[in-house]
Amino acid sequence: MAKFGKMEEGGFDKSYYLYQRNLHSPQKILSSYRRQKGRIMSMIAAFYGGKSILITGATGFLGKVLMEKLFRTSPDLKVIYVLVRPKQGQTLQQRVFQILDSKLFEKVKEVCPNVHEKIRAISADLNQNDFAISKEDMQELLSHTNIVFHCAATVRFDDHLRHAVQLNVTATQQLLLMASQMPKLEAFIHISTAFSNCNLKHIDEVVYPCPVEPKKIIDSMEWLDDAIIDEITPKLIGDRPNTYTYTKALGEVVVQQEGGNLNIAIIRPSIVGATWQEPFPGWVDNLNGPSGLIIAAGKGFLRSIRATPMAVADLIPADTVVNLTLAVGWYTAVHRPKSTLVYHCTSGNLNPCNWGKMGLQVLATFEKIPFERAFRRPNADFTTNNITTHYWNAVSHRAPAIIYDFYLRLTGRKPRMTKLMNRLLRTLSMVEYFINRSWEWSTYNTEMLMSALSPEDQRVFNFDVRQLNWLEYIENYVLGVKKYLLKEDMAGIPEAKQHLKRLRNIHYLFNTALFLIAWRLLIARSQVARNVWFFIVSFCYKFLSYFRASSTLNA
Ligand SMILES: CCCCCCCCCCCCCCCCCCCCCCCCCCCC(=O)SCCNC(=O)CCNC(=O)[C@H](O)C(C)(C)COP(=O)(O)OP(=O)(O)OC[C@H]1O[C@@H](n2cnc3c(N)ncnc32)[C@H](O)[C@@H]1OP(=O)(O)O
Ligand SMILES: NC(=O)C1=CN([C@@H]2O[C@H](COP(=O)(O)OP(=O)(O)OC[C@H]3O[C@@H](n4cnc5c(N)ncnc54)[C@H](OP(=O)(O)O)[C@@H]3O)[C@@H](O)[C@H]2O)C=CC1
Repeated sequence: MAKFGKMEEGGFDKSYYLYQRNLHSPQKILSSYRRQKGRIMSMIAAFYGGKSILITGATGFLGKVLMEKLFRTSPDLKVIYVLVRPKQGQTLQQRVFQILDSKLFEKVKEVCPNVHEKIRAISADLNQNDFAISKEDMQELLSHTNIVFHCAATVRFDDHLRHAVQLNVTATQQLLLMASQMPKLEAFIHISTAFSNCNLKHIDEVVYPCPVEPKKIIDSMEWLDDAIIDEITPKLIGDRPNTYTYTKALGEVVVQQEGGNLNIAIIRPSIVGATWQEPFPGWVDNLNGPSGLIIAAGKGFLRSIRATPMAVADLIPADTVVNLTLAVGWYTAVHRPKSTLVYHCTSGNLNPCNWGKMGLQVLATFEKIPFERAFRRPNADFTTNNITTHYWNAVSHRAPAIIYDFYLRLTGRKPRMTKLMNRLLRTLSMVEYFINRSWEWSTYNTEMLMSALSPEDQRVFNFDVRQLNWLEYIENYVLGVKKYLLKEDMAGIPEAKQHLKRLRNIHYLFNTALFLIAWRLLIARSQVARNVWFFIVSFCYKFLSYFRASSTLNA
């Protein structure tokens, strides 16, 4: 494979053009070249032109942003194959068209009006043998695919090991097998997570071995029953916090061991958050990572969270991950590195933000942009040890839920707050591991790639997280959660503010009533309390008499 000459600054690299010509028909390259001629061109965008791309997990959070960017920047790509399973009574086509018709794809429709024709939904379930793909579809995929982006995974922290292995390890192995039968394949990009080795403090861009070989784990899942798997799970995952991080680590080992002669790269994003810039700021569509907790805090359910304020909050915007992914796809196909390169897509070492700063900014944004119909006023705080966490969970989470459910019962409605609160507390216990520690991820490969891009590619496929302004990003994130997750209208903000004022008054009233009742009970039972009360009342009386007398004299 020819290596290319240094790219002309902001211009069109001739050697790249020649390379493209080897891969595609001359007419197509020529027309693409003509279209680009006369203006600065992104080589990465041009690379994806005319390509057949296979994406797993395209219906997921990251997959959607990836598809959107591909269509928007390379509208002349040939086809995107997406492996989709029917879900919630929707056919594959309905699922895919729903995505294409969403707000996320509004800009795509302008640059690629025939986007519906360029997407091909293939019925597939990654939990099944051969992904339950029909023979004809399989044939088409094998003979046409140029690039594979493997995003599908189970990201649940509490998944049963058998299921997590099936999706995050076995399915990866099967996809690699498929990829090895694709004669036109140029690159296979595997999306992992920066937390796959979260048992280490400093993590390099290398695949770390696992104590038990993935093949052995895959085999054992076939014959062990659930009870035994449950028993051995803690031993297998060792010092990792959950089956997710463990199976993602196994998945990487599989990629490295079974990649054969394929051109492979692994991308490890940290905590993927709402979009930063593209196609617009703040887009998010699921509750994973911080999003669910931002809702819980904004609606007033979440009042305390066990977190270390100074620990690094390694968030990375979804569009940054996608830009890096596309750049890696291009680099891997064109430069064909000799070994499998791992790219860290993290923010901590380049532009760190900590949970304290993030929490404060989230709360500050609620002041400006409150969520509608909050349960209580948003006012969360961090706890740092077990005792205070248990105390505040009891006082600020469980007790209000019980009181509210009692009120719901009294008014003939179905109680639901305790269940919701238990779910929140479960989620909190699962994320605690990640918000009380900091990690150092080296980003040598990612920085190397950044410097290998032309200025135009650095602009169009920007993954330089140093340019991120956290305060602005977090504000847009909260706004995005309100608009795209909660589907709340901005016109409702004045009413939401009114509602919060009412909640504040209720809060004051409730506290005053509680104090008076407690005081009354105390006076009834204790002589000391009665004496104190007598002292306070007589003091107030004297003060008022003095005040009245002096104002009469002045008059
Ligand atoms: C200095 C002083 C400062 C003081 C200021 C203090 C300010 C305080 C805070 C204010 C604001 C807070 C904002 C900051 C929050 C920081 C927290 C950040 C957490 C980050 C954690 C990330 C860890 C990163 C790890 C690696 C990253 C990855 O690689 S993968 C992506 C991450 N994966 C996930 O996030 C998946 C997590 N989810 C699960 O594992 C499961 O869903 C669950 C175990 C949480 C729940 O399982 P369960 O079976 O109970 O429920 P499920 O069937 O899944 O869903 C039921 C209903 O619950 C809804 N749901 C689902 N997920 C969530 C969620 N995360 N949060 C809330 N709700 C959730 C779901 O939609 C279902 O709803 P219904 O359909 O209506 O029933
Ligand atoms: N979100 C994050 O914070 C981070 C994510 N990552 C990684 O990024 C990748 C994408 O994550 P994200 O988009 O957030 O995850 P999502 O949960 O949003 O998406 C998961 C995708 O996998 C698909 N999938 C799951 N099971 C199957 C199956 N049996 N057959 C076919 N498809 C299936 C889902 O399809 P369906 O819609 O049918 O369920 C969905 O498209 C994952 O590999 C994850 O590990 C890494 C770091 C952080």
